[in-house]
Amino acid sequence: MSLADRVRIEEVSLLSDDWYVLKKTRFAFQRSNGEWQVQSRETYDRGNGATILLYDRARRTVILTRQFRFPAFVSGYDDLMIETPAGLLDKMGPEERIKEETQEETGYRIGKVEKVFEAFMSPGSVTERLYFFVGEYEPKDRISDGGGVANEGEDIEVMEVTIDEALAMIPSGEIVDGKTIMLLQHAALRIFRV
Ligand SMILES: Nc1nc2c(ncn2[C@@H]2O[C@H](COP(=O)(O)OP(=O)(O)O[C@H]3O[C@H](CO)[C@@H](O)[C@H](O)[C@@H]3O)[C@@H](O)[C@H]2O)c(=O)[nH]1
Ligand SMILES: [Mg+2]
Repeated sequence: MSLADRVRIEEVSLLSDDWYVLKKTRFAFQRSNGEWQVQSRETYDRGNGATILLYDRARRTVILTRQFRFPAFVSGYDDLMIETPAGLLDKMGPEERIKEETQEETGYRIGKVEKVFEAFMSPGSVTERLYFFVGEYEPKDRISDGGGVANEGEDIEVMEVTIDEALAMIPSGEIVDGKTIMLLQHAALRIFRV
């Protein structure tokens, strides 16, 4: 039995479709005791995304980005956000997209990437499924400055830090982005011995 057998959509209303899409849906859900219950939920749909940790095993370094994130700022975070490179898929496959996004944001051209897991980052409200990758880089792979697309408002700084420095930035509060914490912890467990 599929979960679809326990969900009956009754009404979908579009609340906003300016940049991304916010909908409100009324549906009936069959509870675990078999009874049907009507509920209403808002869903924010920005499509799916991909993110990557670039690592140099020999030099024990990783590449991170730093940029202004307005939603974090309005939530009281008064600093630029340190993150793994990431982008929305825009109808492309996750692997192809993350390579392109890596080059755009960091200037590194990466040949081979490895998908390590997928995760919903805010499953109670945001529809996005995020694809997580890791990939090896070397200093010679940097073919441009990166920085993102300025006319889209991107102003991305590229950081190269050691894995130990990056991991220490989690308890210190310098890294507060979920996907970045997940990939650094993956790297500590599976890529580097720390
Ligand atoms: N005009 C306008 N532009 C927007 C808006 N929201 C985002 N943008 C722009 O849309 C572009 C999206 O850039 P990407 O690099 O593709 O996505 P991202 O914002 O880095 O998102 C990645 O990180 C997110 C946060 O961790 C992830 O949620 C997402 O999956 C993705 O991986 C950026 O230029 C951003 O400024 C908006 O409401 N209005
Ligand atoms: Mg991005």
